[in-house]
This record gives sequence, structure tokens and C-alpha cells, in this order.
Amino acid sequence: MKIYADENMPYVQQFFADLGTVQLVDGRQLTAAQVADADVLLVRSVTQVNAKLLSQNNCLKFVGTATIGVDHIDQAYLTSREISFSSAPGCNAQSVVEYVLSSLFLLAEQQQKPLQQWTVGVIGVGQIGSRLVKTLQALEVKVLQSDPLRAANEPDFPHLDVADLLTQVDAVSFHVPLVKSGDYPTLKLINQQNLQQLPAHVAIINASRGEVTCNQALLNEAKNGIKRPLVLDVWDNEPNVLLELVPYTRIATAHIAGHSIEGKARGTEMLYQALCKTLKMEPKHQLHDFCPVPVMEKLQISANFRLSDVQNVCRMLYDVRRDDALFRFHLQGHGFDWLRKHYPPRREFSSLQVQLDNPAVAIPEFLNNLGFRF
Ligand SMILES: NC(=O)c1ccc[n+]([C@@H]2O[C@H](COP(=O)([O-])OP(=O)(O)OC[C@H]3O[C@@H](n4cnc5c(N)ncnc54)[C@H](O)[C@@H]3O)[C@@H](O)[C@H]2O)c1
Ligand SMILES: O=C(O)[C@H](O)[C@H](O)COP(=O)(O)O
Repeated sequence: MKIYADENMPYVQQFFADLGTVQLVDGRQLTAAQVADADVLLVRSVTQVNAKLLSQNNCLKFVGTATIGVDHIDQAYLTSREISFSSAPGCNAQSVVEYVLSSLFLLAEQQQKPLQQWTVGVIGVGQIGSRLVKTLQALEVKVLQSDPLRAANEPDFPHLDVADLLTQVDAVSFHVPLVKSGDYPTLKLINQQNLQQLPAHVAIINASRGEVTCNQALLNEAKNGIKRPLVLDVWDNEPNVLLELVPYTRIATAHIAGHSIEGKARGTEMLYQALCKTLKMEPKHQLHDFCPVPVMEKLQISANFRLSDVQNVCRMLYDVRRDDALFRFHLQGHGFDWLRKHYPPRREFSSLQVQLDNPAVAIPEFLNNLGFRF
């Protein structure tokens, strides 16, 4: 069996080698000729899987994307050819939450207003959004939520329309899929028109898809002197970032919010499990077999540990300023895809076990729901 896999898929050889011959490919440049004899195709978000890519292939049985987003996959086309498809829902959700949290800590510090006095809007309350809501609520941050699809199915869901929510928040964070048509499109959810209604102090965080927040509209208002705090992990038209916008951002990164070691590796593992299921085989490998031992494994805290100390612990694991600095330094040199390919290791909160010096004392409530191990 010929398995073609994106070269940026960690542990793909280890997981898949005993199922077939694994050939690593540059996902951004992949051509129809290259995948003509693929039985299995494993991609990331940079490969458009559609009729054009598969035009020379008559043997493909399985397509997997090691991502949460599926906007790069023509699923209707795969169904029409009876090709099995699997994505990796939730694989990097915790990683994105840690990215957003680190960004919020930084904005709060820059504005000298503790996060506990902020109201944060979460738009799209699925795998990532709901974890983010839980995390922020654990930190005693007021959260408002917008998700019309959940509202339609869950009578108790505290949904606010986007327009309503935007009038009440200090920051808004987007966690929607890219949807271009239908009842609830997300394309340009932030646009020239609604930006004009949005007070300048309201921060915009986008770690969903670039096209959700119109980059040209953000640039226009910045050029008009609006100093809105912007945190952008994703961009219109990646990898060709609107360079003029970068100096106006507080945090700018190369679509790496989900790139923790665990987040990426879980994606590979989920595709391995899905392919095994399709082939009716018992999985032999698991993530635990390959994930390296974390550099920092245990942290002992004392009974004096306070809510205001959480930020320091989170920053030990991940500080978004590292990735922002790399982005500004390398964007016009090595470029966007190089930054993603050479992403330095980053571990999730779950890699750290937090212990109290006195085992008789309970772990503080605010530390629960953040994702650390206890
Ligand atoms: N930057 C990154 O590295 C990164 C990593 C992972 C995911 N993502 C992006 O984040 C998106 C969300 O991920 P997820 O795992 O939470 O997905 P999910 O499917 O679990 O949740 C998405 C939520 O958005 C809601 N939604 C859909 N249309 C909406 C609208 N118009 N307004 C408000 N809510 C709407 C859905 O009802 C759903 O609850 C993915 O589709 C992907 O594009 C980016
Ligand atoms: O949708 C996702 O899961 C993320 O956007 C994903 O992490 C994107 O990164 P890529 O697959 O391009 O590495």
C-alpha cells in the first residue's frame, strides 16, 4: 500500500510504516502526478484535496487530514468517488486554547488591567471555544458566547448574536470553521462595516482561519489611526501574508496556534486509528510510545499560590511572544512555511504535573480546568 503523507506530520513513519510504504511530500506543492498511485493520502491544512489533485489517481481508498479544520477538503467529491475520509476533531484544541490564553495574559499586562476585569467574547463554541470558555471561567474571567448552531439545538445555550456580543466585550476570540455560504457563514465575520461599530479598545484574536477577519479591513482601520489590539495567527491568503498589516499587530504568528507537540502528534495518531478502522485492523501504536519526555515534568507549589500566579506557570510552558518574535524576524527572510516547518518544541499544560507541597491541602479551584496534571 502506498501512503503519501505531508512531511510536517510528526511520527508518521512510526505510526504508518507497518501499514505500507510511507512517502513524505511537500503538502503545499503537491501535484496530481505525484499522488497518481497513492492508496492513502495524509495531508495537513495546506493541501487542497479536490478533483484537480486526484484527477490522475484511480486507486485512492483513504484521505486523512491531521487537522481540525476541513475547509481544504472537497468532501462531496471524496464521497462521490467512495474514498473514505477522516479528520482529527479536537486534536489541537488545547494547544489553541493555550495560545489564546497566553495572548490574553499579554494584552492584560500591556493594558494594565487584570484579566479578571475583562469580558471576553468567544465566537464559535465547539471543541476549542468550549475549552476556552471553561479555562477563562476557571480564571474568573467573564465570558460571552456566540454560536447560533448550538443555540438552535440547545435551548439553555447562552448565545448572543455577534453584533450584540461585540458591544459588550474587551476582547473577542474566533473559533469558527471557515464557511463561505449557507445560513451561518463565517467568511469576513469581521469586516469593514462592523469594524466601524467596534470600539477601538476591543481586541481581536483570530486563531481560526484568516478569511474570518478581513485583513484589508483591519489594515484600513489601522491606517486611519485606530490602535486596536490585534492577535493574528491566521491570515487571508496564506502563505502570502498582507505584510503591511504586521506592524499594526500586537501578536503575529504563522498559523501555529495548534502546533504543540501533543496537538500535531494527536492528529497523526487519530488518522492512524481511523485508517486501522477502515482496514479492519487493530491499532498497534499510540502517541505515548513516541512523544518525548517533557523537559519540565513536575512543579511543586505552596499554599501561597494565588490566582495572580497562574500566568507565570502558564508562561513556563508557553509564551506567545516567542512565536511573535520568530515571525517578525523570519517572515521576510525564510518565510511563512519555513517558520511552520521549523517550529520549536512546545508542550501542552498536560505535560506538567502540579503538586502541592502539603498533600493535605486541596489544589486551588482556579487551577482545575486549566489542563495541568495533578
Ligand atoms: N490556528 C490554528 O492552528 C487552528 C487549530 C485548530 C483549529 N483551527 C480552526 O478553528 C476552527 C474551530 O475549531 P474547533 O475544533 O473548535 O471546531 P468545532 O467544529 O468543534 O467548533 C466550531 C464551532 O463553531 C460554530 N459555528 C459555526 N458557524 C458559526 C457562526 N457563523 N457563528 C458562530 N459559531 C459558529 C459551530 O457550531 C461549532 O460549535 C477550525 O475549523 C479550524 O479552522 C485553527
Ligand atoms: O485546523 C487545524 O487543525 C489547524 O489549523 C492546523 O493546526 C493547521 O496547521 P497545519 O495543518 O497546516 O499544520
